[in-house]
Amino acid sequence: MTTATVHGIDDAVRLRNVCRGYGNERNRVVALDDVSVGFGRSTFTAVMGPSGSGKTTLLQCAAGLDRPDSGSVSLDGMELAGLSEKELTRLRRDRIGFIFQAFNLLPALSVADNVALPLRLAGRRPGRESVERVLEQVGLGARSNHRPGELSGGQQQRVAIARALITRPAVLFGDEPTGALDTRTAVEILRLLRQAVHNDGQTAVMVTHDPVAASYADRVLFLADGRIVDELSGASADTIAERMTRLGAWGDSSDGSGTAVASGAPVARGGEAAR
Ligand SMILES: Nc1ncnc2c1ncn2[C@@H]1O[C@H](COP(=O)(O)OP(=O)(O)OP(=O)(O)O)[C@@H](O)[C@H]1O
Repeated sequence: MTTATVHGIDDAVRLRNVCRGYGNERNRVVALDDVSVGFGRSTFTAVMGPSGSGKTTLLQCAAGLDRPDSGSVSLDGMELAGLSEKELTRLRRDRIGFIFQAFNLLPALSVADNVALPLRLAGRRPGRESVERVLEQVGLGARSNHRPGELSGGQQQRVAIARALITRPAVLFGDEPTGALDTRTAVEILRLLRQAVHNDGQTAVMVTHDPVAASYADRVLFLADGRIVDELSGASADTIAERMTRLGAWGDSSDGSGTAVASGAPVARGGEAAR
C-alpha cells in the first residue's frame, strides 16, 4: 500500500490527480496517470522507476517546466495552472533550483560568474559575498576564478549546486544529478543536497536510477507505468534495490495496458547497487 497520496498542509510541492500524455489518439503514451503526491518542506525525496515510467515527466510537471493535461500542481503555495508563462518563468527563477546530469555550466564564464548567473538573469546585482558564501558552502571557495573546464566532474557539479542554491530556492529539483559521477564524488554531492534540506530547510526532489543515491533521501517514491506504486522511508540501498527488482518483475508481467513501458531497458540494478 502506498501513502504517497497523503498530502501535508505544509507541502512545498503538491500534485493532485496529475495526468500527462503524449502523442495522438491512435498513438497515445500516458506518461503520468492520475498522480497525487506531496513533497513536504525540508524533505529529500528520490523518485525511482523503470525507464519510461514517467520520472522526468513528474519532475517537469512539479517544477512548472511542463503543464499537465489535467490535475493541478502547487509550488511553494502557488497554484501553477493559473499562472501565465511570464509568471511561471519568474516563479521558476525565484523559487526553484535545477541540477542536471550534464552540469550545464557556461564554459566561457568563471565559476563565480556561472554561480551568479541566475541572479543576473533575474535583474539582480549579485553581491560578491553571497557568491563566495555559496561557493564556500559547496567547498569551492578557492576556485571562483577558474573556468569550468579546469575542474573535475564532481567539482563542476558542485558549481551547478552552488548556482542552484544562490537564489535560496524553496525547492531543488535534480534529474540524475549524480548520474555522471563516480561513487565517491556522487556521495559528496548527495551530502550537499542533504545539507541543503536538513540545515537550510530546502526541499529536494531527485530522479535517480541508483539505489545508493536514493538511500540518501528521506523517502523514495517508485513509479511504474506513470503511477506511484510504492514508497519507502529511511530505507537502505539494499532494500531499495530489492524493491526495484520487484518493480522490474511487475514490469515484465505487465500486459502493457498501462502504456508507459518504453524501451524494455533493464529496470533493476539488483545487488549491483554501488557502482
Ligand atoms: N516529448 C515527448 N513526446 C512523446 N513521448 C514522450 C515525451 N516525453 C516523454 N514521453 C514518453 O512518456 C513516457 C515517460 O517518459 P519519462 O521521460 O518521463 O520517463 P522516465 O521514467 O524519466 O524515463 P528514463 O528513466 O528512461 O529517463 C515514456 O514512454 C516516454 O517515451
